[in-house]
Amino acid sequence: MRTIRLFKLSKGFLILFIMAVILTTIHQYTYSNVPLFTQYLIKTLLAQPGIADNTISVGTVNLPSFLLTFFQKDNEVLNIILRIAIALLLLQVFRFSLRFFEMWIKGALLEKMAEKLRIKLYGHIQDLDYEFHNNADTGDLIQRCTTDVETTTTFLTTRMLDLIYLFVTLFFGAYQLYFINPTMVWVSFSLIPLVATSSIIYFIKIDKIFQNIEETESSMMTVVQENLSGSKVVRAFANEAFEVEKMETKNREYANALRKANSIVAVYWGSMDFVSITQYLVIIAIGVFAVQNQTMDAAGVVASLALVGMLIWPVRGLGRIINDYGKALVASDRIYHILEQPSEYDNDGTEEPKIKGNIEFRNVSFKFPDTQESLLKNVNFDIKAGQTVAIIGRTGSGKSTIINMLMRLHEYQGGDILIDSIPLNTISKKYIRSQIGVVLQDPFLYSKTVYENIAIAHKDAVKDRVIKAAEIAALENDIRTFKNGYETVVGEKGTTLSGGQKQRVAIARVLVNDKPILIFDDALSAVDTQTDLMIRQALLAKNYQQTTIIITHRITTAKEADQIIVLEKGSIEAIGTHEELSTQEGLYKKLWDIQGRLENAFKETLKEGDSDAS
Ligand SMILES: Nc1ncnc2c1ncn2[C@@H]1O[C@H](COP(=O)(O)OP(=O)(O)OP(=O)(O)O)[C@@H](O)[C@H]1O
Repeated sequence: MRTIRLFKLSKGFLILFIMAVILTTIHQYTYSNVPLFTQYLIKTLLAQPGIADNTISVGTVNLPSFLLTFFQKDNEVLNIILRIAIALLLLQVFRFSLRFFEMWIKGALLEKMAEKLRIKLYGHIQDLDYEFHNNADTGDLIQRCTTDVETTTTFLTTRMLDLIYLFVTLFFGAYQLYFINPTMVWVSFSLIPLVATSSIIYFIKIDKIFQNIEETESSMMTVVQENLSGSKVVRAFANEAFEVEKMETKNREYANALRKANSIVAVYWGSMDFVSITQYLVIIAIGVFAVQNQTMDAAGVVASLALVGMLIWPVRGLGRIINDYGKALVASDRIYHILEQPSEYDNDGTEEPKIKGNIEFRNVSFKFPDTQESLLKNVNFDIKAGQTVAIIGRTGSGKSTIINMLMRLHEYQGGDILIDSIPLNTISKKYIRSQIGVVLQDPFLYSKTVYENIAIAHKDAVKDRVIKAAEIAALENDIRTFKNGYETVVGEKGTTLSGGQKQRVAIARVLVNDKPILIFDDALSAVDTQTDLMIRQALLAKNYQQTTIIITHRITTAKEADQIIVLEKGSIEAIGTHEELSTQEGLYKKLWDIQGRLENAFKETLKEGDSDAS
């Protein structure tokens, strides 16, 4: 079953594979003729010209008849040798050309299959839901898309062709040897069961060990990946020694698993070498014995020794094929583990209505699959198109979850969400996401220029539009201070931006596109209150008529919204304007009393500072 699944991954490459098999077959047949040239040559040298007609009788050699006719056209030994040399040279040139095409097709087969599988896997990972990505190990996923794909496709192409090569070589080696001395064929074949049995024992042992290698390598990759992405945190906590120790443990586990595999590999190859050499010695003994009994001549012994090589050496490769078969089974299981995850688009909606931006939550409830209690309980609210709404609440109260549901990253289990009176779950996921512009608290910037980062979701964005978006996001002044302005490279390989600058690039990025719904998920947390105000005023001045949802912990950010939704432990505690909520007992009033007082004190301090200075 696992094997069938493994081979299914090679679908679509049969023609290339058959072409490679045909080339291997022709190549190995021509190769099996090479020792016969030597046999013919020695026979010619040893033959005595006939007394009556001066002809040279060479006897039987299993070469193609057209070659024999070509050689026998001459009676001069030297001329025959010249003919043999010319024919051998032409044969080698032909073999070289075959080998070239064979290698080229093998390479193409491997690369094309790996490319197709990588794209299939990567494409499927894109289609997996938010929950999957939340729980996935990035290092492990990378390994599945790279090493596992390589292991699987190398087996399906290179190793499978090695197997064909093995059988074809055995067949032609045995076929040619049979004409020289059949006993040698039976003796050579008698040792094959021993080699095959050892290979099977080896495979059973190595399969589990390779599984362990894959697992330990994957957990080591995860440690490396986490450490590199979290290098700032590691340094901030002076945790380098602990991280190195963690890596050492994982590295040791991986090295131990490899060492275990290596010792089994060494035992296998050592014993295979021993069997092969024994086989060679037996064949030499049979040859010597046959010459003594005059059932074979010296030319036959020389040719048979070369041909026996065709029966002995390829069988040793069986171990590697079986070895890689074990690895490929494990790797393909890991690939299927991803491919068999249901796509988030399996239960998608089909509607793609023009969105105005009215949002209604009707008794919506939601529970994460791995939790006992519902997070959101009977959530009800109405947002009219073009309104600005703030959602405020304690940390963990479910604010981001509401937004994630709106983007269909999570599916609600109870109630209904309506967009312009259309049930959200009937609208296509990709479509609704394309209609919502989201800025997250910790936005991701690509290793590209500031300009490219702003224009990323709008490939045809004109420069004016990008600059306008940067102005609204209060980013223009910062960009002017960068050495290369908009062409400054940011992200992993470029200039490090501050948290607030990153957030503002992300805001500008969203503003470049005119989306009917805008969401700021704590997206102004890293900018100061004044910049926050500037951005919000610029947004209002732009008068996009977009529905804007602002999630925030900062009352001053929320207070100018058309309505404020106060969320408490997954339920709506209150909805109203700042004027209504700041006088009403509850969480909002409490927060306003604390934050408002602090803000006023702060403003007073600033004023005092100004008057002192003047
Ligand atoms: N995938 C998940 N599985 C289980 N629980 C989750 C998952 N994602 C979030 N939670 C939990 O759900 C709760 C609400 O999370 P959410 O991110 O919506 O809160 P929030 O109000 O936006 O918080 P904050 O203000 O801190 O961003 C939290 O207790 C969080 O731990």
